[in-house]
Amino acid sequence: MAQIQELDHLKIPLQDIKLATNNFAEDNFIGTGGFGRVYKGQLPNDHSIVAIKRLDNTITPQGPREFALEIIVLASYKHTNLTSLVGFCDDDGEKILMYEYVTNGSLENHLASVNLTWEQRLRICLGAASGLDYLHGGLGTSHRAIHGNIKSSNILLDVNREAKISDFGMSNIGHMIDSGSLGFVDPQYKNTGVLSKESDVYSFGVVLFEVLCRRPAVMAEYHDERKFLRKVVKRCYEEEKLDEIIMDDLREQMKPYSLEIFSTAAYQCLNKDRKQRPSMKSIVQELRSSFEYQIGSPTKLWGSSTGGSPWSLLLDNNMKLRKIAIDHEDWIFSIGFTVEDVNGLLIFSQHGGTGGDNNRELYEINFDADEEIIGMLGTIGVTTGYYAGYQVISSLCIVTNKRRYGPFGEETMTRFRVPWDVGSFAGFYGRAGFYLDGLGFYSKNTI
Ligand SMILES: Nc1ncnc2c1ncn2[C@@H]1O[C@H](COP(=O)(O)OP(=O)(O)OP(=O)(O)O)[C@@H](O)[C@H]1O
Repeated sequence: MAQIQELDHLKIPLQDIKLATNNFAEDNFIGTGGFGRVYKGQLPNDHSIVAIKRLDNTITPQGPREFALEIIVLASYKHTNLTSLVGFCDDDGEKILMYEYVTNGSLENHLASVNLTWEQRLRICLGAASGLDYLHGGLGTSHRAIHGNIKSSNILLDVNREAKISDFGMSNIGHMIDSGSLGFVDPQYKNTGVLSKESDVYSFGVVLFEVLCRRPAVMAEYHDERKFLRKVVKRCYEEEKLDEIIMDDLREQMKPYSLEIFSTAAYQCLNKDRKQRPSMKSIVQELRSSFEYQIGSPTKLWGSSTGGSPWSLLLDNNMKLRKIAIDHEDWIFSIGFTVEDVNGLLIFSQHGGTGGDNNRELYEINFDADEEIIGMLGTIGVTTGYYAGYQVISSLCIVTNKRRYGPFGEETMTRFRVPWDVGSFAGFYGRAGFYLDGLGFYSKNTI
């Protein structure tokens, strides 16, 4: 009961809600969803603008205690990319939820906009993915939540076009009747009736393709394959004809790796087998790579532009590269980075594999606090042995303002060299699988 009393600060008297909405006046009505009508309101005490969701009693049959317990859970989720619950009301047979008002409408309304650039689209997707990743595990194992109804109308955009996921936790409050979710629903849910985190991942994959293809998941006006985006996408992706469904002007803005990373991640979400779908954590990483590649200023890619999968590490001014670990023998197998973020947290990422070799050597470069990368030299080679015939980075040498590290690996005749001015190195990108297939660098000079 103590927990329920802790909720007192969130309780809003019905009288205040009526004042805020002018007694649920049509002028303040925003729209109807699967749980009831939503109104815009201004609270009488602090004049803040809120969204007021007046739940339909027939689909929210919970008693006051159950309802209050759900509110405790909903109120505990706090993240920049979730719409915060700011209050609730359970008076006179009314059940009402009150959220921060998100000014810019839903992503669904912006999908077709020609003004929404690829970079902005990526930023929105990355934000929404971070919000969903948080719901899936951000509060620890005891607080894992499934959204259960991910779709573009449940991703709201604030004044800065920052994504805010709304309607989370509603599947615990009542049974939703919602035809608007058609086109996003996990096929495994239709078969089993069981929702899981992977169901959210599937639905999020559909949203990613909506953003990429600038069209909604379902277009009722079509009576063929085009009606359902997921069907068109499946065919075009498998036939490598994504250009058919990406508008030319958006396509022209995209850097090739940004599109490749984005579409690969989105397609993996749509896997029929739940176990094969990526976690939201890995989608966040992939979207970040896609975004970084889009906004960064990549130099030429050295090595293979087709082997392995693309990866990226773009350092902003608040991040410091602490360590590089290079695993090599005749060529470079993998490269690992330890980056310190603004809070002093160390983040590790590694790209590449073992090349199937057990005689490899690991070299770690630990940078001093005032040490900066100012250049890089390397060579490109072709693998031999069991995994023969692949073009890879065969040797690498890293130059800082203090010293030169390497060469690591075996130097060949095909050389590359990237010099920077002090302070202009901004990160790495590349391709990796069994080996470090390709390597490129970001420079601050041209950002
Ligand atoms: N916090 C909010 N701020 C601003 N507008 C909101 C907010 N929450 C919901 N809305 C708007 O209110 C309308 C109804 O939203 P609601 O979430 O109830 O339904 P929905 O997203 O269309 O469907 P579902 O109930 O299946 O999620 C939509 O136009 C939505 O954009």
